[in-house]
Formats: sequence, C-alpha cells, structure tokens
Amino acid sequence: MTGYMSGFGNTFETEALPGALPVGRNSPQKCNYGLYAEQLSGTPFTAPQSSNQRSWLYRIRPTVRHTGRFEKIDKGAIRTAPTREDTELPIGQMRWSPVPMPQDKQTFVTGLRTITIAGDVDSQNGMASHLLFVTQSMEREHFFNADGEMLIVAEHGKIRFRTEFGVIEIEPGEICVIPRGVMFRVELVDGPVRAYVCENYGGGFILPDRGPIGANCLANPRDFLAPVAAYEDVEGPHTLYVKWGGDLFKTEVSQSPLDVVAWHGNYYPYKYDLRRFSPVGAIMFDHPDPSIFTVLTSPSETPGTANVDFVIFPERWLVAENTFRPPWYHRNIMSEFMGLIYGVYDAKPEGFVAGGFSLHNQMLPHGPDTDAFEHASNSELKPVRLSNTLAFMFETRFRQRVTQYAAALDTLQENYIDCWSGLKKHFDPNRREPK
Ligand SMILES: O=C(O)Cc1cc(O)ccc1O
Ligand SMILES: [Fe+2]
Repeated sequence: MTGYMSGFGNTFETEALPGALPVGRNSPQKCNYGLYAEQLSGTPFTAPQSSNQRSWLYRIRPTVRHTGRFEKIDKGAIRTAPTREDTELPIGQMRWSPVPMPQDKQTFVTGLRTITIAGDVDSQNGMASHLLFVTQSMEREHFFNADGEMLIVAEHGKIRFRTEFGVIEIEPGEICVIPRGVMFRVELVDGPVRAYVCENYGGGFILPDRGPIGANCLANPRDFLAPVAAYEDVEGPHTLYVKWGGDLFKTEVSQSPLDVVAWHGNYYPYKYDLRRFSPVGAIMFDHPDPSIFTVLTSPSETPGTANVDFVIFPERWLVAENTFRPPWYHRNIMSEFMGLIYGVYDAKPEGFVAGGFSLHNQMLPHGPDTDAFEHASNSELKPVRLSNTLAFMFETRFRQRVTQYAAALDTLQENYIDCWSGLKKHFDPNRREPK
C-alpha cells in the first residue's frame, strides 16, 4: 500500500492491519498478530518535549534479528568528515559540470559519491554533500545510515524509497528526508536516477522560524508528507548495509527488514514538493538575504548559526525598483554548496547547468558573472517572472573539504573564475547616478 499523511513533525499513527497498534500503551505484554514492539529514538530520551523525537514500530521481528555479524566492506566513493584527503587542490571558487550517468550497475549504496565533507561526524556536527547515481534497484538489499539524516534532492528520474515506515516516491522538484537509522531500499521507477544528497550529521532538519513573516508561507507544514505503514513478510537471504562512523559494513540475514505492520510517533521519513514553497521577498527595493528561501534547517547550539540549511531558489517574480536584482557580490562565513535541479540560475546564466554544482567555501568571494552583472545593471526594471528555474544550496557553518573524487572529476571547470574576469573597472569620481 502507498499513501501519505500530511504535516511536518506531527505525531502520526498508521497500521497496515487493523488493530496492529496497541491502544493506550506502547509495549503490552503481547502485541496483536504476534508483533514485536520496538522504539526508535531520534533524540535522547531526555530531549525537551518540543524537540523530542521517537517512534514505536510494531514489527514481525525485532531489528536485532535483521542484523547478524557485521563485516567491514569497501566504502567506494563515500567519505565522511573529518577525513582529510590530500587533493593538492588550492582553495578557490569551484564549479563542476554534470557528471554523466554511469553505464554500469549502481545501487543507492554503490552509487553514492561524496563531493564535500564538513565538521566531524563523531561529535554530530557538520554535513556531507554527495552525488547519487542509481542505475539498478536494490533487490534483497537494504541500508541504514547511523552517521546522519539524508536529504535526497531528485534531479533526474523518479526514485522509490521502500522504508520501514512505508513507501515514498519522489521526482525532480521533490525531496525525501530519511532520518538517521531508518532502514530502506531504493528502487528505480522509470529509468536511471541522478540526485544530490545532503548527509546531515547534526540535529534533524526542522522548519525555520518565520519571525515577522508570521504563520504562513515559505514551506508550509501541511505540504510535508509521511508514508502510511506498509510491510513485507518476505523470507530468504537479504543483505543489510550500514554506514557507521564513516565506514561501510554489511550483515547477512534471512528475511526482509521492512516488516513493520504499524507505527506511531514523530520520527519518520518524509517527502516535500519544492514547488509548493511559497516565496516571500522584496516587493519594493533591494535584494534580501537568501535565508528567506530556507526550506529546512539543522540548527547548531549557536542561535542563528545553522549546522546546515537547505535553501532553494524557486520560480518567483522580480519586481524591486532601482535594485541590482541578482544576488549581490558576497563573502560569507558560511560555506555554500549549490546545485541546479532545472532551468537557469539568475546569477549564472552560463556554465551552471542542471546536474552541475558549485562550491563557494567559507570567505571566498563570489557573485554574479560578467553577463549577469551587465544585464542586471542595464536592463529595464519591469516586473520579470523567473520561470522554469529551481536551484538549491546546502549552506553550513563549517568549511566544506573537497574529496579526492570531486577534485579528480574531469567535469571540474578549470576556468570557472574567468566568469568574473570581464567585470571592468567602472570607477569615475565624477559619475553620479540619477536619484
Ligand atoms: O548564488 C549564491 O551565492 C547564493 C546566494 C543567493 C542570494 O540571493 C544571495 C546571496 C547568496 O549567497
Ligand atoms: Fe553566496
């Protein structure tokens, strides 16, 4: 069964068989249908009520039966902070063209390629950005990530996540968030998949406060969708892969671990359609900070200083008067990994293409390229609709270290910085603009 329940951070209850959820208690002496009760804690037991996350799962076997002895295996191109790979790559603004879809068979586990790593997984700070290529569905294989929550940004092809909690499908324009520890497998729906992944080592993503914007707009809670319970009762050899402490392990078991008949709680995977985001922006003049486009944030202990923010640049109207409308020139204490899901990004009309990505690391200057500057400085400021465009940013307080894999990609644009070389000196002590 597939289906979704609407709301962000809600406590849900869902059962695939009637009466599978115990009434008024979590752990009765015997559960209906002979199920085992199991708790999955996403925050410490003692986290404040407002941020406490846990779910109760009623399953055919407890998860200890879905794990045997673990064996450490090759982690492929997956990297985890604070690993330091000597890339010989000097600091600098970086941009990559899209990496073509591999021709060989790649699953969600083998198809993850880490581009940047930031912070320190052991202290639950920081993040990684990955590319994901899937050319083959996982069969009798599952995965969970103990190192972080995974936010998957579909860029090419539809993706199906069969999770302990139920089934989630996304297409380009949508995201899926899988919390730390949740078991799942990934299937193709109608062809190969390319996606971006933010692995968040810190506290789980929440909706940002809206401040004076009030109770509505930006990402509205009702547009987040959690799956209804769906279970498999499948015997036979299965492999479970686990990412733990930057390493990859596997364990062999004799049944599918997706055997949850019912669950309740507030720790679960969910999806969101980025096209439902209701942007709020400048309706008179000036270019506001891009934080107005924050979809989800993983806060750190320092107020206003995100472990990582997930920000989008969606379709919208530009109407500001007497304003340089694209992003301003910028140096940032936060580091910015950007990707493009479709269309054209207004600061980079050339060279930043769907499936590509850029990295403007801590304090490294960036901003509109020469064409964007000339156009924005001289075009008539009538209302302009930015249509068919969707870019995003993973913005973290930590430096993002580039992996060897990313440094060696032949899609790394050697001449990226030349996009600014045409910015001429316009200074003239006698030149004043009309008011
Ligand atoms: O393109 C970027 O670098 C992202 C970005 C967008 C924006 O509107 C303002 C600042 C900023 O860093
Ligand atoms: Fe920026």
